[in-house]
Parts: sequence; structure tokens; C-alpha cells
Amino acid sequence: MADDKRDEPRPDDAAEPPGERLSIVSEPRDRADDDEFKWHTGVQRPTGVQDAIEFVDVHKAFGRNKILRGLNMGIPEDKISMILGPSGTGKSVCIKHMVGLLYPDQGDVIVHGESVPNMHDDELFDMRKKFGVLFQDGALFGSMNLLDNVAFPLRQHTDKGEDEVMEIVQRRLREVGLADAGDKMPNELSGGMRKRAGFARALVLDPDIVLFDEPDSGLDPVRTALLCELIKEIHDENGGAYVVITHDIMSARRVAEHISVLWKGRIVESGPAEQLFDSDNAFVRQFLSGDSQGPLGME
Ligand SMILES: Nc1ncnc2c1ncn2[C@@H]1O[C@H](COP(=O)(O)OP(=O)(O)OP(=O)(O)O)[C@@H](O)[C@H]1O
Repeated sequence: MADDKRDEPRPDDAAEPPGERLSIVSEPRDRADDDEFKWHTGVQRPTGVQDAIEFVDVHKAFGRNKILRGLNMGIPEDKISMILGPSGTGKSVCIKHMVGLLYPDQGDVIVHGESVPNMHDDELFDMRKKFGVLFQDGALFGSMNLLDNVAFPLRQHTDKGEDEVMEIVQRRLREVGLADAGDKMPNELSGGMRKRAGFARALVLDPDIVLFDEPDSGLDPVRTALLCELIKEIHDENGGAYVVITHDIMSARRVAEHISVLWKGRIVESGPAEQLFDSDNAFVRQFLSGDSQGPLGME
């Protein structure tokens, strides 16, 4: 094996004609890529609107664990987008890149035309005000009642007076069906109520972009359906780019306007939801129908 290698042209071997050298050196890697990424057409079907967020050839590894491997993905302005993909495929890692909680090893993440990895701390701080984030469990402060939890971003980031703060908080709590729960503590609420409260808090600064990290996790099917309805209603009223990560196909069918299917650190296919549900790509079909037969196994 070592002897064979000695005869192979090296990239820095000036005596070799460049064309030949490239084809010999790159051929084995291309074949492996073809196999591993053979379902990844990377097709980004047009949405007719600009992207609010773009990932450009993003690579991210933790030690030797390569998570994002040349991710190109656009999140369109003013739509409810879902990033769908098998467990552990890097959906949460994507969201963290959007708000500058993680940085790419290579490539760029662009929010409203600005490169997040190149931002200084003060620019990052300002950029984050564009975002509302709903974490899996609502991420409420356990020691504060709902009113204070929802008021928290307004008191931290604005100089609004207390009357205006309370007016906004009450309106947002009303929207998510928690008008009478303002004085409750988080531990007095069900999981679904905590998520709705987290949603109200994510909205108080009128964000341009709202990120939902698995909003359906831990909810029964009826509460999941109700939360999906709520996401749609609030999006209809407020607009903005909503980004939902989930592996729940029913939620995707209910609310997604745009879908990106992520697998092995790249997009398999993305585009308007109805086109993705109609895709003839074997992986996309399998994943979006929850079928056990297809390219995705237990590995
Ligand atoms: N800060 C970190 N340090 C090391 N490894 C990490 C870190 N964050 C994520 N990972 C790894 O990256 C991989 C992808 O994680 P991620 O949470 O993004 O997956 P996911 O697609 O959201 O999965 P799920 O649907 O199960 O929530 C996992 O193997 C995880 O262990």
C-alpha cells in the first residue's frame, strides 16, 4: 500500500500535467462523496422571495465529529420554514449558528445580508435583537411569574415605561391564550402552557425572525396541533421569518410553508412545502412519509 502511494502524483509535483494530477488525486474522494451524498441533489427550489438567512458552504466539527459538511441553505423572508432531518443531524447546531452562539469552521452565515461570524460583539448584540427564540421547554425563569418572565426582554433591552411594558405583555399573553395566567409561576403550568408562555416572551420585542427549537417535543398530539395553529395565526398577524426545527412530520404538514431537509450535514433538498411533499427524491419521500423503507437506516 505504502509502495503504491509512493508512485502516486503529489499535488505539489510540478512535473505532472495539472489536469491528470487532479483527476488521479481527487477521484477516490469524489466516489466516496457520490455514494454518501447521492440523494443530496442540493436543489433549492425557488421561493420567489429573498432569503432572511443564508448558510454558505458551512462546515462545523466538534473534535473529529463532523456535523455540518458544506451546508448551503436559504431561509426565506416572511415564511414559516422548517428544517427537518433525522436526530443528531445538526438542526440545533444550525440554529446556534444563526444567532452567533456557534461559529463555522469554514463558510459563512448571513443574516439580512450581514455575515454573523464577522460581527464584532456590539454588532452581534444588536443583531440578536432581531431574533425571538422559543426553546424546547420555554426556558422560563423559575423564580418569576409569567408576567415578569414575558416582561424580562422589554425591561432588559428597551427603555419603555412600566405601563407600556405591561400593555405589551398582556397583549402577548392574550394572543397565546394565557391572559389569566400572568401571576402563575412556571412550575404551576403544564408543558404546553410553558411553551406558549415562551412563545409570548419570544415575541415581545417584535422580532423579524423567530426560531423554534422543537416546539412539539413533549406535547401530546392535540396540544401539538393547537400549538401549530397558534404559530400559524401569530405568523399571519405579525409576519417575519419563522424557523422551526422538528422531526415531527405532522407538524410540518400543518404549518410549513418552506422545508429544508438536512442529512449528513448538507441539504438533501429544499423548497416550498407542497413541492417537497411531492418530491421524487427517495430520501425526501422516505423521511416525509415516515417510511421504514428507503435510504435512511438506523445508523
Ligand atoms: N457544543 C457541542 N459540543 C460537542 N458536540 C456537539 C455540540 N453541540 C452539538 N453537538 C453534537 O452535534 C450533533 C448534532 O446535534 P444537534 O443537537 O444539532 O442535532 P439535532 O439534529 O438537533 O438532533 P435532535 O433532532 O435529536 O435534537 C450531535 O452529535 C451532538 O452531540
